[in-house]
Amino acid sequence: MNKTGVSQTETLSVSKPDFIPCNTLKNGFTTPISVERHPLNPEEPIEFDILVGASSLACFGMDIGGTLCKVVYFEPARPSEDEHSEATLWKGKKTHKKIGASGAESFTIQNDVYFETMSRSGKLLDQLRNSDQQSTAEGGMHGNYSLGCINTDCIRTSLGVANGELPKEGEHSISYLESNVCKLWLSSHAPVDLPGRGTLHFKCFETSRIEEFLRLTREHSLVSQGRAIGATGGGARKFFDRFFDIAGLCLQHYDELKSLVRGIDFLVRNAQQESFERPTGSYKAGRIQRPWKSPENSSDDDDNYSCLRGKGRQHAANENSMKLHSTEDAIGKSDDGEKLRTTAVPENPIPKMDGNSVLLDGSRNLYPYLVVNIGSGVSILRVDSPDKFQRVGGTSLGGSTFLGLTSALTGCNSFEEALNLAVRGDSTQIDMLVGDIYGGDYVEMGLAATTVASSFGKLVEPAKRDAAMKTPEHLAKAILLMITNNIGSIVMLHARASALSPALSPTIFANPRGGDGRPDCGINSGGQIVGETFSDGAGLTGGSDVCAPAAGSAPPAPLLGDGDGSTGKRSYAAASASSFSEPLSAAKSAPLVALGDSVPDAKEFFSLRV
Ligand SMILES: Nc1ncnc2c1ncn2[C@@H]1O[C@H](COP(=O)(O)OP(=O)(O)O)[C@@H](O)[C@H]1O
Ligand SMILES: CC(C)(COP(=O)(O)O)[C@@H](O)C(=O)NCCC(=O)O
Repeated sequence: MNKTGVSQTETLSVSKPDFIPCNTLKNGFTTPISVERHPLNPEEPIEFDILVGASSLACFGMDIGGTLCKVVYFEPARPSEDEHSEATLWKGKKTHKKIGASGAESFTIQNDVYFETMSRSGKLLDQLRNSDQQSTAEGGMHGNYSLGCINTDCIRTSLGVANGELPKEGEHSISYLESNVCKLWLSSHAPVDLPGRGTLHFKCFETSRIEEFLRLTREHSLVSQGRAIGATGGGARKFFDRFFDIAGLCLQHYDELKSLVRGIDFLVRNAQQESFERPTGSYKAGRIQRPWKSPENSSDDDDNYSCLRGKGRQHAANENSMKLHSTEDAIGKSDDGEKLRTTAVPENPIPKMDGNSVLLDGSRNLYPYLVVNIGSGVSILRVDSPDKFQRVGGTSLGGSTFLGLTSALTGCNSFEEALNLAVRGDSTQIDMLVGDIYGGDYVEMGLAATTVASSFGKLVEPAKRDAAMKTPEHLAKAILLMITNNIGSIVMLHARASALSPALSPTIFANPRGGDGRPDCGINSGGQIVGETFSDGAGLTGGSDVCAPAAGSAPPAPLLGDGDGSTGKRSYAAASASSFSEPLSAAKSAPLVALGDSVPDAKEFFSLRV
């Protein structure tokens, strides 16, 4: 028997569904949060309508990657007392209603999608304990699926803030929840409040703890059993059986790279303020942020944009930002005490700029472009249209290479620690530079003395190796530089192969929002875009995503980022076949060295998911 008094065998006495490797459920049912294609229009605000029709329980999606498991859930606004008595139905017609001892209501919807609405008046854990799980099993299975829902009250309670009445002490394991669920989350974005709609939450934990997550999920009924949860990433396939065996949950698998491309497309079309561009010229010139604009929609405020070039653009950008009503989002506190971001619909998508940001003209054609998704490993995709892309390459030297190598060499215990080490490091103590070999620039080949000739090359000397082992910060910095250089080089080659561009400026672009911990917009989890990842974030998609325009798209592609690629600050990198005209050799080394030379940038570069 579990803590709810329902026998586990009883609740799991349903047949395990088959893995469904497609975007449509067996019965043709699709999750309600879906993205309509909209014409590219920079004036169009974020399409909040995607959330219309969400159930009265939170919608729940996951990206189960090789390293991090990103979780996004949407908690609809609480219904008023009136609404509360009439359970919110999402789709279909109520054909059966059952009210359990707890007041939890269960419905079977005409289209056979089982639905359940929990009372939200408090006494949450009582409800969980008494909820009619047998009914859940009956309604939720037998070949039917419903959108995965998570009881966010429970999560919130577990986070230490009860909404409504606290459960009676000792009755249920609030302390257990606090000490376990809380600890599970590795990090978290501030929730995003969509006024009148609800709140989006972004969490993540280490994929290696997936079984722990599943046990907690089951023990505390965080997600109703028998539900299908939209999930992407390799883990959605690998752990398909474990989800069912441990937690009684069905995963509806969505391809991660398809989801990623879809998410980027969503951002570009619906959240221009989430598209960024790296300026040509020195990486030290500061971050450049410009909402991407399609050519057909660029005329109206081109002047507006062009006046933002050169001196005074910052002023103009700030002036523009004054026109927004709450575009610089109101930051408040959510019930669970986390910083809450209220996302208002801007009158004008131009965001307020921070000190280093400038706004560029954005009359560009987006396609084709490259996406470089830096997760555990790195995938490079060529995107030709919203519906057409191919994986053109990748590299095994990715985000987890940085983390794994740094941990092994320095003994650090977390990603944050690794980055903090790198911030303080000097990679020239570790790397062999062109200058170490040539005594200066290798002018004929366009190689500057400061270009890394051989990563970790100095450690061939035993004395230097011994010294290096005592300076973990130098090691961390050299690892970061090596990996980002490598990614940049490979990206440039792919961009060149795809773009046939004579000159290329791979530009690593990270965390355009400046690490303020605000979440990304356009989270794409379980193939369903629910708002702001994965990074990471929903995006929850990959850690850092790199975009570069491919063939024939002369101008830089937008950088699509959330600050998190789902962590407090998901970061994105961009390699753009822009208007650079440097010799290839220079183009090759400059931006790569630049990334590593600018530790904050490098840090942001790898600041991924929640
Ligand atoms: N808090 C964190 N813990 C671990 N890795 C993190 C964290 N924040 C960012 N990262 C970086 O993100 C990478 C994982 O990126 P992600 O896109 O989630 O990959 P995957 O989907 O394969 O798990 C890690 O290898 C690491 O470099
Ligand atoms: C296998 C993956 C698609 C998984 O994605 P991830 O979880 O790393 O985001 C990715 O790690 C990858 O593309 N690795 C590089 C494989 C290669 O050498 O091309």
